[in-house]
Amino acid sequence: MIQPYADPTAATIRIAPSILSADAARLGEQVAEAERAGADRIHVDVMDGHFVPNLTFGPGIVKWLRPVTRLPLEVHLMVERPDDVLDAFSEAGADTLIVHVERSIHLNRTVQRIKGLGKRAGVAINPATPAVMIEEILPDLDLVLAMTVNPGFGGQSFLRGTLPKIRKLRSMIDAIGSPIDLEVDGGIDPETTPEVVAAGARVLVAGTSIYGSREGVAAAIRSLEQAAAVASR
Ligand SMILES: O=C(CO)[C@@H](O)[C@H](O)COP(=O)(O)O
Repeated sequence: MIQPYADPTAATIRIAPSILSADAARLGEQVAEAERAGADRIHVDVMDGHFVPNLTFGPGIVKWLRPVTRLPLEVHLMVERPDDVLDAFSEAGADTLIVHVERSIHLNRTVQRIKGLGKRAGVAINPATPAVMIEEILPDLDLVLAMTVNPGFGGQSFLRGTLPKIRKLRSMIDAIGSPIDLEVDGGIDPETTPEVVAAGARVLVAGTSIYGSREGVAAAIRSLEQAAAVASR
C-alpha cells in the first residue's frame, strides 16, 4: 500500500528527494535509502528539452519505481505540453502531477483533468513569475511548487530573491485555510533550509544535497530535518 501524504497543515517539515541527482544505476536502492531515512515522497523531474534545456525521465521510470517504494511519487512536469502527458504519467502510477503555470494556458481545465484522474494537483511557479498568477486557481490545488532556481538542472545555487514570493504564497495559502502543500525546489541544503522554512515552505525538494552528499542519503536527510527544526523553533 502506498503511504499516505502527511497532513499539509502540520508544522512538520517534509523531505522530497529528487531522483534527478540519484545514481541511476542504483535507482531502486537510492529510493529505498530515502524511504528508510524518513523521506515523505519521491520527486520525479520530467524534462522535455523544450520547456527546459534538458531531457530526463518518461512515464516508464514512474511505472518502474511504483512497486519499488511505498512512498508517494510526485511528478514535476517541466514540459512544453503538459496536457499531452497527464494520462501516461497517471497510468504509470504518479500520485501527484505538477504542471507549470507558465505552460498551462487553460490551467483550470488542466487541474480539473488531474483531479479527474484521481491524482493530487500541483502547480509550479518559476522564479520570475509573480505569485498572483496562481491566485485564482489556488483553492483548487493540493500543492504549490515554488521554484527556487530556474528549472532545468540540479546543482544550481538557491535564488534568495524568491524568498518574498514564498512568504507571499504562505500568506495566500493561510488565508484560504485549506491544506495546500507549499513546496520549494532548487538549491535546498542545510544552509538554505532555515530561510525557506522561515518563509513558510513545508516540503523541501532536494537533489544534490541528498544524493550528492558524502555522508550518504540518511545523514543528508537528517541534516535537512535538523536545519528545518532550527528554523521552526
Ligand atoms: O526541478 C529541479 C531542477 O529543475 C529540481 O528538482 C532539481 O532536481 C533540484 O536539484 P538540486 O538543486 O537540489 O540539486
